[in-house]
Amino acid sequence: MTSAEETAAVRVHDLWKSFGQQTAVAGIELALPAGRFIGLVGPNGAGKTTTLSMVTGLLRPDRGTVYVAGHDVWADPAEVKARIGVLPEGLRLFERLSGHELLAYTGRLRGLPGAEVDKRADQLLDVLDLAGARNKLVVDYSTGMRKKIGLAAALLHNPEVLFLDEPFEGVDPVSAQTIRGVLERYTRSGATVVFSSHVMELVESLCDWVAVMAAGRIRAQGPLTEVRGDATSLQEAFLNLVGASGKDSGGTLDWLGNVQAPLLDESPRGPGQSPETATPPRRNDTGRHP
Ligand SMILES: Nc1ncnc2c1ncn2[C@@H]1O[C@H](COP(=O)(O)OP(=O)(O)OP(=O)(O)O)[C@@H](O)[C@H]1O
Repeated sequence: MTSAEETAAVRVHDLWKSFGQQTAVAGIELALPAGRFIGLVGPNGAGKTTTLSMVTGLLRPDRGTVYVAGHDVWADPAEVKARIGVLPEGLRLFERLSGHELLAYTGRLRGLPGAEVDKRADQLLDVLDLAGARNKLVVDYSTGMRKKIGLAAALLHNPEVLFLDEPFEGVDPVSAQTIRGVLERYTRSGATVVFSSHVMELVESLCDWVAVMAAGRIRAQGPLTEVRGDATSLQEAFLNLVGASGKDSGGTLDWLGNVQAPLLDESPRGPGQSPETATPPRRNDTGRHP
């Protein structure tokens, strides 16, 4: 292990993953510093989830190495998993447990003493505004409540590095603020948060370090101010980096909007011919009814 691998919370070298013909991650290099609030941003299909899955030991890379907290994820998975917390995309929870039971179970799996698990679970439920739902079954939780209990489970063992895939998706502004407060407090203590998001304003307001990903490659990484450069916002810098200036759909969607009359099918219909099986309507050039 080199000294660089010791200081970085996450170090990725030449990481590749393909699904059939589709290359999802194309030989990326990442060095994410410890103690930072790090945002992994990129458009749909950029490869963020695939990257986070490989970095957290959930998906085996085709090639490359990943070190987290100084340990090789794929050579030494138990060491790494003891040091990280993960809130993955499409999180599956034990639905028939209550929120408190889920945390108690997770804590015991992590090897924490029962009394400590109870103390931490109660505090997390309280801070995340879930105390009133502590005995409710997880199956009856809302989307935002599921994110919060997933976050509590990921934090329970006080991991060195926390990975969150779209943690604010489906979360209302009040809950988002709560989650934010918990994460800020956590990073202030020296821990590292790595989270993926499409929401640039959020990344800009939360993160001090960002990695921009597009088409399976890292386009930029570094302190937020460096990546933003001369752009007025991270959003603008991001659009410049990924080369997406917004497509002009004016020519192809000329039927959209400016509704005057409904487009009706006036072709003759034989007896018993239902609307579903009728001949498709003929359109004039504008797609509107003449
Ligand atoms: N299990 C899979 N099987 C086949 N293709 C996959 C699979 N997982 C991801 N991909 C493909 O890999 C590419 C990267 O997907 P990924 O989910 O990592 O992107 P993402 O940046 O997380 O996107 P989003 O922000 O939309 O969630 C996409 O083209 C996707 O279709």
